[in-house]
Amino acid sequence: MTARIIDGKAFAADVRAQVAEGVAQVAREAGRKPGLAVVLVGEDPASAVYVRSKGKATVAAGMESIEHRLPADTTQDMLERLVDQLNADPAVDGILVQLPLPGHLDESAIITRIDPDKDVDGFHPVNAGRLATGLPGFVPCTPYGCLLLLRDVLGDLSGKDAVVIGRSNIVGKPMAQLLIGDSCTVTVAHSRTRDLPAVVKRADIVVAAVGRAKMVKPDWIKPGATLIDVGINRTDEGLVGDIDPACADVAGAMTPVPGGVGPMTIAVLLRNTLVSAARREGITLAKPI
Ligand SMILES: Nc1nc(=O)c2c([nH]1)NC[C@@H]1CN(c3ccc(C(=O)N[C@@H](CCC(=O)O)C(=O)O)cc3)C=[N+]21
Repeated sequence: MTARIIDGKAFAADVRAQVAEGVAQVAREAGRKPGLAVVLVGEDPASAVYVRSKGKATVAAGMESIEHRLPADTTQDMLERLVDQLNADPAVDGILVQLPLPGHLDESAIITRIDPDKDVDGFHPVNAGRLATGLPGFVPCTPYGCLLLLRDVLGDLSGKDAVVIGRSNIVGKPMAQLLIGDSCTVTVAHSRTRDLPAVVKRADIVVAAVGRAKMVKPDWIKPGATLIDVGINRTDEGLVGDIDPACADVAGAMTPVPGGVGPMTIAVLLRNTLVSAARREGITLAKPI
């Protein structure tokens, strides 16, 4: 078998076009554009690239992009004051503090300081709790983007065996919650999992989010399985995912790197910002995304 390569870039463009329609509705009915504030501390070049592409996509969707670039020696107090100011600013519907923060800053304290109803990253413990208990709230962008791709490829996910490799708060855990919500049988594998190849072999759906280049091998894959690659590893060969591309000989469908999950992350960020603006303005979107 040779896998269908899932075009995340095209799917994300479609989501962004739908977001732009919703943005136009909010602008008409509320008389203002949704606003996304992005905070970048320090000079990490990879982070600067992401922040720039987020800003561009935000403006292209018709929203206001508010960028705050702070020096690497910014103190906890200064950053918390900026978060307070953005929480209080009525023009700001979404706040994203780019992670990782420089080592001297307390990431958890910053995330917890963001108003949960402006937390478009879905990283605040209140939003993690809402997701875990089935309450409405913001869902982390990367796992939600993966879920949209899976539904598009497979339709109803009910009863599928899903294996999530990785247990991080930003991908693995929320991904598992979302798959449970769609009635999958979910296994979360991690560095202490015994016989990972055998665990993966059972899966109809594999989501790899570990940050180890080409770790998932073709002989681990159940023929026809759907593979979602969240990994972005910079190697001598360029950008490489967590799934060996040779898995395409066995899988039914898989996402490429780049052009798979990454573009979906940004599309969902814009979607979450639109949803926040609509909620804050008491607007019901004509076409929910
Ligand atoms: N508070 C916060 N929220 C985030 O959502 C967040 C963050 N911090 N810190 C960094 C990670 C990383 N991230 C990506 C977004 C888009 C692509 C993306 O669009 N990638 C393209 C191109 C990759 C490239 O060429 O570098 C692709 O996969 O095709 C990748 C990675 C969001 N992150």
